[in-house]
Amino acid sequence: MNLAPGTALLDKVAIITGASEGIGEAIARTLAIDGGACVILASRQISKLTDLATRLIAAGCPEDNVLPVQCDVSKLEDARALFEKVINRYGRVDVLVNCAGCMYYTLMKNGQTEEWARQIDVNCHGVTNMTGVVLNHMIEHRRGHILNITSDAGKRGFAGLAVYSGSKFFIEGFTQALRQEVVEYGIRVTNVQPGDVATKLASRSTDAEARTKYDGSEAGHRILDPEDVGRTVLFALSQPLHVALNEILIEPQAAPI
Ligand SMILES: NC(=O)C1=CN([C@@H]2O[C@H](COP(=O)(O)OP(=O)(O)OC[C@H]3O[C@@H](n4cnc5c(N)ncnc54)[C@H](OP(=O)(O)O)[C@@H]3O)[C@@H](O)[C@H]2O)C=CC1
Ligand SMILES: CC(=O)[C@H](N)C(=O)O
Repeated sequence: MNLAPGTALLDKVAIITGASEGIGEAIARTLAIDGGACVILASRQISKLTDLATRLIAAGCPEDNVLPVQCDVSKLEDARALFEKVINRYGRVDVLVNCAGCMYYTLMKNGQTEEWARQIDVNCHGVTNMTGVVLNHMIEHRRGHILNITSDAGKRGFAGLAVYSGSKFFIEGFTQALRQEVVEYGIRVTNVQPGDVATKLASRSTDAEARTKYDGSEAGHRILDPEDVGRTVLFALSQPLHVALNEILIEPQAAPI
């Protein structure tokens, strides 16, 4: 591809959930700075989103191209309110990146039911809520790209991550079906499936037994940086309209599944 830096997504309006840190923050930065997109930064912690917006503007992103919005993706009313804000400000949505997610290492025998439920709420309901609120708009305009950050745990179940793996398998099945439903409207649906990425995701686990036994992300090999996923997302979103990158498995070279 022969695109000048900063123009691949010029004039595109992209919602990025989970943008307050980690992979979502890197995606937002890449789409805004390297892609030239208008980015809507969505997550629960509005102070982190406004801080990121300030940093993006300092890095050269036009002020009008960034909008931080507080949104808990597991709540349908929040997803609806986010969509309304974006339509009021920009009049359209071209791209939805579903990145918000949570993961807890836990052994099923330890019965951490609250963490099971939270993973399903955010990883599954979050994706259906957000997809649901943008879909009819994309259908009406016969354009759009929905990109989900799933995981290599959506391709094989990982011990210590039974509910998390199940939640990512859910997104994979959901996506395969959705893609068939929207093909006639010119809408593309991509799943980016990362292996271990250097973020705080795993550190939120409270089941020490499970993490000690199964978290291999600190095994000594080099894992991915969030920016590696950011570049991959920009690549997928920058393809010509007749090209669909439906799945991208991106893993540390040292740790294939
Ligand atoms: N790190 C890794 O190794 C891998 C991560 N992934 C996936 O990437 C995605 C991002 O993970 P990562 O960046 O590592 O994790 P982080 O914990 O660093 O970031 C998680 C992000 O999700 C947001 N979030 C959590 N719950 C909600 C919610 N209810 N509503 C809206 N936003 C929410 C958080 O923002 P806030 O707290 O402000 O709401 C934060 O921005 C997840 O879907 C994860 O499954 C996939 C493969 C590998
Ligand atoms: C299976 C994994 O641990 C992966 N790094 C993820 O966080 O999804």
